[in-house]
Amino acid sequence: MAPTMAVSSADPFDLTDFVINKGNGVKGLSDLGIKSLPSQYIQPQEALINIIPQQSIPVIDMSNWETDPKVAESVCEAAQQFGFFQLVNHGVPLEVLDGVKDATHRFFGLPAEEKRKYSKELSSTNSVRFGTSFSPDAEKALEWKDYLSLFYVSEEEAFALWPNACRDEVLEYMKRSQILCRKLMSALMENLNVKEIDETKESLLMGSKRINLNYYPRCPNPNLTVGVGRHSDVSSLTFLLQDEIGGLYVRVNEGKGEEDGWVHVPPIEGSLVINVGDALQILSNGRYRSVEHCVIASGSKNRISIPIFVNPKPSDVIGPLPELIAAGEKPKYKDILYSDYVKHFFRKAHDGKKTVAFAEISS
Ligand SMILES: CC(C)(COP(=O)(O)OP(=O)(O)OC[C@H]1O[C@@H](n2cnc3c(N)ncnc32)[C@H](O)[C@@H]1OP(=O)(O)O)[C@@H](O)C(=O)NCCC(=O)NCCSC(=O)/C=C/c1ccc(O)cc1
Ligand SMILES: O=C(O)CCC(=O)C(=O)O
Ligand SMILES: [Fe+2]
Repeated sequence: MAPTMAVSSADPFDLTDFVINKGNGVKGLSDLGIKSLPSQYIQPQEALINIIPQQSIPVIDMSNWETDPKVAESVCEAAQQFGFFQLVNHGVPLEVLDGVKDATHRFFGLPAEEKRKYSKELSSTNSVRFGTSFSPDAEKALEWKDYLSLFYVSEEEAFALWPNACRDEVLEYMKRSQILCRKLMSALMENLNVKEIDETKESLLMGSKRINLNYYPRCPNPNLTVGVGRHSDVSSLTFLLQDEIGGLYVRVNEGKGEEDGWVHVPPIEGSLVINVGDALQILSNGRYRSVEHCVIASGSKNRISIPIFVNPKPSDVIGPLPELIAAGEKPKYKDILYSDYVKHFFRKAHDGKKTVAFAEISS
């Protein structure tokens, strides 16, 4: 059978079996050289986006973080206005970023049978999961993405369970981004008049971490599908490393009276994209905004991205911080168990910002 014929409607090729069960992923489909998008990936019209070319999200240079308070102010401003910004001169060395990107290519370059060992069905642990799309059982149309998701429990566990092909570089990247994470969280809290990150707040803001290695192979018709559908992250903050291909779009101007649409986040070598997630929106009682974003795959190149999701601990109860309520703010969100929130997110297809309704106090 010629590879280009593999997914024509006339033949018995079982796409779900090939992509999901056999662990070939969309990378396997793309590697077959298919010339048109299989119908399972065709997204409904409303999933496709209106792109605004002139606007962008802020780019913040952190060189003078220690000496110039305006840098921290720009971070807080961006987290309030856009929920998204890019950082340059953030202190995480370029070699570390390049190392984790190389490691990501190495992992996805493994044979399907190797990667499949980390699938939901075969993985010996819930902390390591290789998969494709987002939530294939719940989705009407699949997403053009494969991923490896690693929940960080401890260095020992990572040594024992994470794939050799990427483990060391991923751990190094997580370790080296920690100082940056602390700096940003302290500034964001100070701006809310939360003076100290004590043990409880440390847990709520950064008590657990998950890192995803995302692979978006070249797509035969990128305009009919999505790499990742529109969603907001459930994290407190996300630190996203993207390669030079591009394709991440962020929603701007929602409800602001200006043209509602999506702007591209252009790759900048050595930069990190930071975004506010739902947990920080809830903790800050809506002052910091988790904003919808999505990914369009490339028609000519394979793209990777590597988000670190910095989260509350699964066992934490999240709700508006007591300092904000004590200062007279009316709570917009109820207290909820973070793991319930995350489960709710993973059980449905991507659906924009609807996850947050799970925590809203209805007025
Ligand atoms: C509550 C969790 C998520 C589930 O634990 P569990 O109850 O032991 O159950 P499972 O591990 O079997 O997973 C429950 C469901 O979530 C799904 N899931 C479990 N991790 C995953 C997984 N990384 N990927 C995609 N399905 C998953 C999983 O497939 C399963 O679906 P289902 O069997 O249909 O109910 C637990 O892992 C937990 O508390 N984790 C710590 C907190 C945590 O990971 N927070 C997530 C921050 S991650 C984040 O912001 C992600 C954003 C994101 C944005 C866009 C994306 O495309 C992908 C990710
Ligand atoms: O690939 C990207 O640029 C973004 C991915 C993303 O939004 C996610 O994994 O949550
Ligand atoms: Fe995201």
